Order: sequence, then structure tokens, then C-alpha cells
Amino acid sequence: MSPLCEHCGENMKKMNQQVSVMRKEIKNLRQTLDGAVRAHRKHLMSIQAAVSKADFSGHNKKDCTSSLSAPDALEQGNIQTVPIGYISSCFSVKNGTPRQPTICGPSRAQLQIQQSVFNNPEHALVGLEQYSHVWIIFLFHKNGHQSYKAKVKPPRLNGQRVGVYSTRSPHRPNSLGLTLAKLDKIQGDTLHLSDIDMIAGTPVLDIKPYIPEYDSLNTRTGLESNPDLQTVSEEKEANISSFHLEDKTPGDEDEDEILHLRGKSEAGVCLTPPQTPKEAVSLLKEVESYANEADLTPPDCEERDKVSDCGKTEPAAEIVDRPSYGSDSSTTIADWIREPPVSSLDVRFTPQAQKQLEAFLPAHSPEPSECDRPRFKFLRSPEEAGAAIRAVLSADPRSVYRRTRCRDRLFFFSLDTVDVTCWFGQGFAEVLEIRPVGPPGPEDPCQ
Ligand SMILES: C[S@@+](CC[C@H](N)C(=O)[O-])C[C@H]1O[C@@H](n2cnc3c(N)ncnc32)[C@H](O)[C@@H]1O
Repeated sequence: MSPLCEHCGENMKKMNQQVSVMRKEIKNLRQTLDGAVRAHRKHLMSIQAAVSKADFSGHNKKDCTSSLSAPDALEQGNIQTVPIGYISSCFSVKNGTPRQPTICGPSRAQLQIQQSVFNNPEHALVGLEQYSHVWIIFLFHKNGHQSYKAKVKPPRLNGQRVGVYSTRSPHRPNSLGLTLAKLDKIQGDTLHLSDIDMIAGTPVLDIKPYIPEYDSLNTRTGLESNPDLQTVSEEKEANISSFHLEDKTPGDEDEDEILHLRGKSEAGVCLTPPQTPKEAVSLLKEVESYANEADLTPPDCEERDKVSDCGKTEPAAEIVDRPSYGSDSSTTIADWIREPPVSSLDVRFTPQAQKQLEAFLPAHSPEPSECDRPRFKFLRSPEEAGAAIRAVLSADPRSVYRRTRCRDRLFFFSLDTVDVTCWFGQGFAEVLEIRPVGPPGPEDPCQ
């Protein structure tokens, strides 16, 4: 017979059995809670990944659900890109499009920020009007195929092969392009650009202001050694961030949300493993409220940054004797960019082609639209169009294949609303015909 408890008179053995059942239940409960905490933590991470993606590519909250299924993807660099807009430009096909933005100044484009990316696309452009140039990061969407090779033959190297990463070839892993464009003006949600080398329909992934203090080594070298300049630059940066924080207008939902989330993340949330069920329950609640408010910065990111900054080791640089560029002794470029083996061409127009070009009306001419003269869409005058055509042709836009195998064939390209027909001789290109753009002709195997 088991002894009885001297306080309550209950059977001690029975009581011990009840205690051990309760212990088991507590253990189970703890495991369940641990599991729930782990699941919430995972959920939280996926939201963090989704929103940092929203921050990066312009997703808004309603679009984020699609990325929740790939929380680890971002960490591994596998992001799903979302175009912020599509280029509308004076170049409709690759053929004849300048190889770099500097080749043809009047090459104009517009970029309208998509309504699906920001509720108020024009808000994303506030402040950008203070810059004269912007970096455009885009997709070479008309590469035709996704294949790429480690070595390529840039047209300017006339058949010689170099590593793809020493070139600006469109055919590269990820098909990303980078253009420094002139920002002519911003109207609402639309950027008006010039000096571009992208064809119409190019999906744009990002825009960043061109800041010589950061982006040009010439200016950067000066900045490092000139404390006054550094102060100006820091002030400029401070102004930009305070502008972001203060210049909120009602209806600025996206910006408000991101600012709110950033503020919350500074408080952080403790994600150390719970030691007791009580801790687990309280952590669970914290995680739940945190996740519900979509607080999105990984709690350990500051820590990670510190570690990577401190532990950064520079790879040993290969010492190569490279000639410096111009007066700037800190910058070097490949010889073939400065002195390409392909020389620039003289460009001439036949009298007939010249006359045909002059018949075109400028984009904003007061002539009635029903007038039967053809009209430019982007270009401002026949002179500007002539300069653009000269610029394109003098850089010899032919592929190496065409230059060597189809030397005698006519070359066609479009610029704005103009179809250009020309031919190439030794050291020159001649424009034979200028016509308003028509439907595309049969595919030319040489193009
Ligand atoms: C050599 S790439 C340089 C582009 C950019 N400046 C860069 O460095 O990444 C420029 C050429 O890419 C081609 N191109 C432009 N837009 C394109 C697009 N959306 N898809 C495929 N090719 C394109 C045109 O033939 C143009 O001459």
C-alpha cells in the first residue's frame, strides 16, 4: 500500500504518476512550440527575402507573395527580376543601334516607370531630376538565345577573341546591360533620355544616378585626397537621405511602408532559441506580431556586415603593366578600345538620299499631322538625323561576318522613323536611300 500525502491525503504513487504524465505533456508542448517557432522563423525569413527583393526590384506588397516560396533564392543570388519599365527608343532593331551610348548623341529614348511596380511611379523619380546622367541596367532581351561563351569576338577587334568579361558583349551570363544615359528631363513617371544604345522594347531593371564622386575614378581620386570635397559629398548624401525621410506626401504608401519597416528592424527581434515553454510562447507571440507587421531586415545582417568588413581579404592582384589612360594615371583600359584595329569610316550621302532625309519633319513640328511628309518621332531635325546616321555608320556597325563574307551586300538599318539603305567601300560608307519605316523585309542572313 503506497503512503498517503500528509498534506492532502492523496495516494503518493498515483500523484507521482500524474506528475510524470504532466512532465511528458510539457515536453510535448515544448517540442510543438519549438516547431512552431521554427516554422514562424522560416516564414519570417521568407518575408524578409521577399521585401528585400521588393526594395531592390520595386515589387510592392501585393506582388510579394510569389517570392515567398523561394526564401533561400535571394541569399544564393537567384532573383526573379521585374522590369521597372520598357525602353521606347529611336532604334527598333539591333542592326545599326550604336554599340555604346557615346557613339550617337541624339539617340533618344523614353522610359516610363510601370504602374505595377510602384503605386505612384512618379514618386520613385523624385530627386532624380537633379542629375544630368543616369545608369540604366537592362536586359539584352533580343539576344535570341541564352547561350554565351567565355571568349567572344568584339566587332572592334575585327575577329580576334577575348574573354567576355573584358568586353561589353550582349552575350554574357545573365544578359545584363549597363548604359550611362543622359537624362534630358523627367515628366511625371517618364524619363526622357539621350545617348542610349538600347533598342525599343528593352526591359529596364534598375536606374541609378550617375555620381562622378563615386563613379568616375578621376573625381574619386580627387575626393579621397580632398577633405573639402568629401564633406560636400557627405552633405549631399545626408541631404538625399533626409529628403527621403521628410518629403513624404499622403498617398506615398510604398515609401511609407518601407520606411516603417526599416525603422522597426532597427529595434530587432530576439531569435535565440527559447529555453522554457514560457519563453517559447513569448517568442512565438513576438515572432507572430513581427511577421504580421512584416518586419523585414534579417536580424543578423549588421553582424554579418561587420564580420565581412573586418575579415575581408583582398585577392592578390596580378601585376600587369598597363598603360594609363589620358591624363588619369589611375585608370587603364584595353589597348583595342583606345586604338581599335578597325578604323572609323567616312560617311557620305548620295544627293538623292540627302533630299529624302530633308523631306522628314521634326518630331514636334507645327505642320498638321495629316500632312503627307514623313515625320520623326524622336529626332528634332533632318540635320540631327543626318548626324546620327553618320555617327552610326562611321563606327562601322557591321558584324565581323558581314565585313568579311558579305562585303558587297547592301546594309539596312532603322533609326527613329527612317529606314536607311547603304553600302560599304574601302574606308567609307555611303547612304543610298532614306525612306519612312516600312514593314520588315525578309531576313538577311548577313545581318
Ligand atoms: C555592345 S552592347 C553595349 C550595351 C551597354 N552599353 C553595355 O555596355 O552593357 C550594345 C549593343 O547591344 C545591342 N542591343 C541593344 N539593346 C538590346 C536588347 N534589348 N537586346 C539585345 N541586344 C541589344 C545593340 O546591337 C547595341 O549595338
